[in-house]
Amino acid sequence: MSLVTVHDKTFCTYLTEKDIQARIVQMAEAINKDYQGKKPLFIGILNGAFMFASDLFKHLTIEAEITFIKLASYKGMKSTGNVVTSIGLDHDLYGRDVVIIEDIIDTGKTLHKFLPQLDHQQPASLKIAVLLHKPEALQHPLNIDYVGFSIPNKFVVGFGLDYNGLGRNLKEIYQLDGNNE
Ligand SMILES: O=P(O)(O)OC[C@H]1O[C@H](OP(=O)(O)OP(=O)(O)O)[C@H](O)[C@@H]1O
Ligand SMILES: Nc1nc2[nH]cnc2c(=O)[nH]1
Repeated sequence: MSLVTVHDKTFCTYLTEKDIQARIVQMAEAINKDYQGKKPLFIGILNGAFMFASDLFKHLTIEAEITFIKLASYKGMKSTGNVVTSIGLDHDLYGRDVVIIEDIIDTGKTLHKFLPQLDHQQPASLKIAVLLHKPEALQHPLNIDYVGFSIPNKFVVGFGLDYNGLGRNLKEIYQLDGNNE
């Protein structure tokens, strides 16, 4: 197990690069199977999902499009509850098969606030693919179709996820060390 320091906090390895990549391949295989013969539109939620979206997309063998939107609500380790959209959607979703790509679902507030906006455009289907899910933290019921890892309710960094802007470039996922919460 290795430790990293990001700003004032110490984090320890939770998921290795190998674990993450192997799981992403399995998720892509499930999506390839479910969307055979369709041309889904993937919507990555920036910033955190950029790395997961990129790796997942590389393993898709179906015809697929991808776009990104930018939503944010976290300051430090806490959700502000205020989901701000700073880059909006540039595609018409009417009649499309849509798959949201998220790095993490924690309280569920971000998607709870955003999904009705997508539903309003009447996509043919709307599914969610998320790398990390914290079931104990969820405050809003969400149907999550593809989950990489269900994880404990501890703050994580790495593989796209930041602590106050830093740590996104780490190849592994690290969990807040119990001693400095
Ligand atoms: O389920 P929730 O409690 O709403 O948390 C999940 C959201 O938190 C993170 O975004 P953040 O607001 O940190 O922005 P970022 O992706 O730019 O880091 C993450 O990328 C999700 O979008
Ligand atoms: N970096 C990071 N961002 C989050 N957004 C929601 N939960 C988390 C988390 O555990 N880590």
